[in-house]
Amino acid sequence: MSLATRIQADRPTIGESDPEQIGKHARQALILELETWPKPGLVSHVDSGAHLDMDAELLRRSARTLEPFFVELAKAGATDAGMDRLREIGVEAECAMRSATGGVNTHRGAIFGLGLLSAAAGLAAACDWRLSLGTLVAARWGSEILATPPERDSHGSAVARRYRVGGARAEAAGGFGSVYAVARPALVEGRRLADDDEEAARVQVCMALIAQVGDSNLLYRGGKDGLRFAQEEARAFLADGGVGRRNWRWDAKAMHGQFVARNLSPGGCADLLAMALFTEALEP
Ligand SMILES: CC(C)(COP(=O)(O)OP(=O)(O)OC[C@H]1O[C@@H](n2cnc3c(N)ncnc32)[C@H](O[C@H]2O[C@H](COP(=O)(O)OP(=O)(O)OP(=O)(O)O)[C@@H](O)[C@H]2O)[C@@H]1O)[C@@H](O)C(=O)NCCC(=O)NCCS
Ligand SMILES: Nc1ncnc2[nH]cnc12
Repeated sequence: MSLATRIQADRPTIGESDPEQIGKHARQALILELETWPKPGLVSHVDSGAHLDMDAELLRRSARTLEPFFVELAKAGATDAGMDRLREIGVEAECAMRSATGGVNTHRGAIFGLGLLSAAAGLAAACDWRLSLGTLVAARWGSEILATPPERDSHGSAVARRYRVGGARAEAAGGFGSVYAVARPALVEGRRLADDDEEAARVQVCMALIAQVGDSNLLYRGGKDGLRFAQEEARAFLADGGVGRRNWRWDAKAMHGQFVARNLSPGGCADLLAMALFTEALEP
């Protein structure tokens, strides 16, 4: 028996097989991400951070619009669809998002990441998969993701050329290491530090992600200096005790203000937070 087979045999099957439920979990993860404050530079139910064109209502509308596409992706995954079919649904979802938001890019990264994880959740149920959803994305679609030529005119591709960062595609093809090695442990740690305050735990995750991820939005808006500033601030917050300190919310709010003043927004980290919540809900 191979190591992978032995690991598979020891673990329960992924929790949810109904595509409608998978879609609901994806939308719920986007809503919980939104309802987390203070997230440096990002939109929440409290304010719009460094975004002049987005607010909480717009992100809620976007999440509602996207739910049926996550359902479709879960169904496609269950039939073991290839990347071409997933991309078709993903592009339709991007169009629906833009018409619902008047052209604003609310959730492009989330469509990609949560979309692939939804497809993996559909496939996992169909093939009795017992490792993580991220591992399944990498195993089933990883090489196809990397083989897709980068878009020519997106912010992400401009940043990738200039700074040689992999962005959303590398994250997915690598099995979402930032979700499993950074965000999920930070969620557990955040709950421990903050006596099970769920919103505080989500802030801890956001800070842990900013500290580690090469977020293409930070690079696009702030260049290398912007990314470095964001990472150093997040690391200092965590080193000071994170959400375990009595006045953590005050410090996180001050950091939020500094990101807004510099027009920095870690949109990729917001998406990865949602992916961590989604995978936690589906993986027992
Ligand atoms: C493969 C695509 C994702 C290609 O997109 P792109 O070339 O743009 O590549 P990336 O920049 O790498 O990624 C796109 C979005 O992913 C988020 N992201 C950024 N860094 C990372 C990272 N390290 N890991 C994971 N995810 C990351 C991020 O999305 C969020 O931010 C957006 C909002 O930010 P904002 O600052 O407002 O940005 P703009 O409005 O664009 O500009 P300004 O306001 O500054 O003027 C928002 O989308 C968040 O979700 C990156 O933006 C993919 O798009 C693609 O190929 N799509 C086709 C469909 C498909 O294949 N689907 C597969 C099945 S579902
Ligand atoms: N809360 C948020 N603020 C800004 N951009 C985002 N992209 C996804 N979630 C976001």
